[in-house]
Amino acid sequence: MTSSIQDVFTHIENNQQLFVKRLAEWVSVRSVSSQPELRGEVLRMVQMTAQHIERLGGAVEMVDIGTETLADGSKLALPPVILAEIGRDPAKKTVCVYGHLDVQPAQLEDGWDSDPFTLTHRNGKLYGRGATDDKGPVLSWLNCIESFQAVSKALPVNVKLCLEGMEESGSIGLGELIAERGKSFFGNVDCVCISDSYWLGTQTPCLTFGLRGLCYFEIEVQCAQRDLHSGVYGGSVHEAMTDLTQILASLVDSSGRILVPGIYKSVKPLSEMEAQLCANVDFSPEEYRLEIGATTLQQHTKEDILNHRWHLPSLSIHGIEGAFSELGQKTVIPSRVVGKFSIRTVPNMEPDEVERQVKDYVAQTFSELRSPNRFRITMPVGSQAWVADSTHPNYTAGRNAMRRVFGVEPNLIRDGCSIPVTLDFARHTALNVLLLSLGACDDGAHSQNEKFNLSNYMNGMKVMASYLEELSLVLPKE
Ligand SMILES: Cn1cncc1C[C@H](N)C(=O)O
Ligand code: BAL
Ligand SMILES: [Zn+2]
Ligand SMILES: [Zn+2]
Repeated sequence: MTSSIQDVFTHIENNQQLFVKRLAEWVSVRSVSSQPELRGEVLRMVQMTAQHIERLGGAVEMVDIGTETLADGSKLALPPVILAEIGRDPAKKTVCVYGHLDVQPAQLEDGWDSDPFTLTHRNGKLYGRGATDDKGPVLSWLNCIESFQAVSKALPVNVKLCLEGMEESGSIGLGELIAERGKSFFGNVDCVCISDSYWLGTQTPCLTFGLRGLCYFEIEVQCAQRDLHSGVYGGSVHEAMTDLTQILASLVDSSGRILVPGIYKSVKPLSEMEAQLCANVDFSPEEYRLEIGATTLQQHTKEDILNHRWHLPSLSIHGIEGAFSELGQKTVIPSRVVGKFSIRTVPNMEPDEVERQVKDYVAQTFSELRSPNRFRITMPVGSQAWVADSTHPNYTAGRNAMRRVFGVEPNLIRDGCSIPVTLDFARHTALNVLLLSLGACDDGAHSQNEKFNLSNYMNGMKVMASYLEELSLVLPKE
């Protein structure tokens, strides 16, 4: 008797402990791509994943994508990209699953309740850096495939995997690889699925069809050759921090309006359909405010909040490299500081135009300070927004899978975060990309106490299994 999808579901349910143990092992790897000293850990995470795929019978290629040049001019090897395939049946359709194995930085002192790299199960939530972004979802794909194999049910479609270790650093090198393999590895792919996004709330599942882009800026100011005693030298030096804080303060006002001249001129006007979407989705401004612990939000209606998160640019100031930020009272004038901020871009904004507008404005602001200090601004990462065709059968398969597992109609939403590879697929292939969102809105990706609900982890694997089966049914036959 052939096994059914229900047998796959049952296997998933029966192996919860094993799947949680595996996630703990993945979370324990400090694969932080933005910290050069942890590059070896990113490599280890990629190698661990490749071996896991091979144990599933997958054919794995570890593609060398070269090196990156660090701020000091030194070169650092980029982690290889995994291109793998499980199933090569020419009679079946093929889906490519993308995910990332690197994570954002984290340390207990940031305010975590437990070690960020020790998966901690509390009240049905699995706490750890990367649990939801994106190790949990990537591991879910592998557990899902294993569950088909365990009940001797053939995969309904062939599965290819494209897994990288630099997404949290802008996916350096991945775009070139997709361009190079667009007709070979990706040539027989019918659609793409990415699970690296979150629901609008904690109950209603979502499919995501649009993201904002990201332009990341670094402003360097230097006032001396070494840090200086603020008592001995204060009052006689044009301090770098004074220049930098005035520049940062000139970028955005307290209402969140970006002050860079012309930054809004290319923003696409809100369409009636987009306004309707904001009105129709299941989203509670009050739950959102409480969940993030904000006293008040900058907007007050559901429509206005979502419009600002999805369809309008935002500017966030992230930090100052070289500035003192430890406990205690260090009384030093930092000789060199680097201010870091980013602009989330939306449709019709072009990164090149944003770069020009920001650099012109910041240079003008700096010149008005009449400062003798050394000044430099760079934009290491720049990407546009991304919007998919949500009428594609790929979205039908995702919708059917969500409905089957959760018993409710998923919401179709956009998100304000950025996943560079979506643009690479749009630029170099004609493939439809579905964001099969598995995380809940309160997962805290990039934040302290990032978590992945055990129920989202387990149900997510069932959604993936069902999605693979739905794809085999809805993708048009040749
Ligand atoms: C750093 N970066 C550049 N593009 C995307 C990222 C990281 C992450 N996906 C974000 O939305 O913030
Ligand atoms: N998870 C959404 C894109 C990123 O932050 O990795
Ligand atoms: Zn992610
Ligand atoms: Zn992330």
